[in-house]
Amino acid sequence: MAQKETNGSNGEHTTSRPPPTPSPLRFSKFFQANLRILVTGGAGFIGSHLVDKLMENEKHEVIVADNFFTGSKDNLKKWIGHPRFELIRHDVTQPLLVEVDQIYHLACPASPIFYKHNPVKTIKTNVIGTLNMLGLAKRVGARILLTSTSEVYGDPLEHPQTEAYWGNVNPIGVRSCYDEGKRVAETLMFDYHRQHGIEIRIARIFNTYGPRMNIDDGRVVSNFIAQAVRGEPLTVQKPGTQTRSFCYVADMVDGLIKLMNGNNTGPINLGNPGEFTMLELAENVKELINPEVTVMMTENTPDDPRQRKPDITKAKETKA
Ligand SMILES: NC(=O)c1ccc[n+]([C@@H]2O[C@H](COP(=O)([O-])OP(=O)(O)OC[C@H]3O[C@@H](n4cnc5c(N)ncnc54)[C@H](O)[C@@H]3O)[C@@H](O)[C@H]2O)c1
Ligand SMILES: O=c1ccn([C@@H]2O[C@H](COP(=O)(O)OP(=O)(O)O[C@H]3OC[C@@H](O)[C@H](O)[C@H]3O)[C@@H](O)[C@H]2O)c(=O)[nH]1
Repeated sequence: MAQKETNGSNGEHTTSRPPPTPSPLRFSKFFQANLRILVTGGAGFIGSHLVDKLMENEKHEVIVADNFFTGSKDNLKKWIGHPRFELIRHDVTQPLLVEVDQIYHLACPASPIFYKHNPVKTIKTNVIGTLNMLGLAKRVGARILLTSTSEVYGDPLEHPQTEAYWGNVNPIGVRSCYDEGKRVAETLMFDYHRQHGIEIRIARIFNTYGPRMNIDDGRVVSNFIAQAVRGEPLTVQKPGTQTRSFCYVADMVDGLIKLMNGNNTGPINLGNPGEFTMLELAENVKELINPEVTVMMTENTPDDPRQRKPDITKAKETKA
């Protein structure tokens, strides 16, 4: 069969086979909504904001599958019992049988202290979980979006990071279950796309913050704010000159929905290029919340990336 060709290693619009036709069950008499959307990890921080936005559209029916490892039903309480909403306790390392048109595949612990807690489970979630969701996408002819991460660039030697950069990742370090796991997940996405014609989208998400981050989940924004509110020292991990670029969650959700509904497979960087050192961030939080608190330098963890800033040229050019 004649196929559209790839235009390079980033795979924009790559297709080697036509996409499978949607499952006939999709059109059953029980089907009410125009689009039935599965959100894995939808009880988590970004996932629950994504669900809020998707539910605003009355033509959407939303199914969340989550094992509640880092997420919570509380994040979705306003939708529980809604006729267009369904919440399933499900671990993505097990196959899932549902009839859907789109899959936002977010399920994976994101905070380093949680993804390092059970690294074997984290890599299973990334690899087996993504395989299962791709299997589902193939069976029902759904489009699938993976939330990959800036961590695929590792401790980057190019700055800012473009999608063309292949990264500098330690394959055997304590972060590998997450960053190598996401790299394999991206590989699986492209292999299913080329081999089976699955419609894929890959977002490489940079550090995101906002309401519903777990207060004690270890990420720097929630840590500093919680510490400032409690009047405790702000724990800046050494050397403090490492940088991150922080994006507000509502902007991230807009980006994810645009990517899903646009024509570009990605990978696409999603984030805010405003870059801070962790010392600068601590000073900002101190100034805004509690000028009395002190800043305390603490030991860092292995392989902490020294710099991170997205080049978002591609995201800006992408038409929704
Ligand atoms: N927040 C960020 O800054 C950031 C940055 C880059 C990438 N991401 C990616 O975005 C996604 C969401 O991140 P988040 O910040 O909302 O994290 P989160 O930890 O708040 O949410 C993850 C959700 O996935 C669920 N989950 C974990 N393992 C699961 C499994 N095996 N089966 C089913 N559900 C499972 C959790 O219970 C939780 O509800 C993740 O894929 C993460 O890798 C986030
Ligand atoms: O209390 C703290 C916590 C963290 N930090 C520093 O703040 C920086 C950011 O750390 P975070 O734990 O918030 O997040 P990281 O950037 O390491 O990983 C993050 O980015 C990519 C995503 O995929 C992950 O989900 C996310 O956790 C690191 O340099 C860390 O050393 C502190 O200085 N103090």
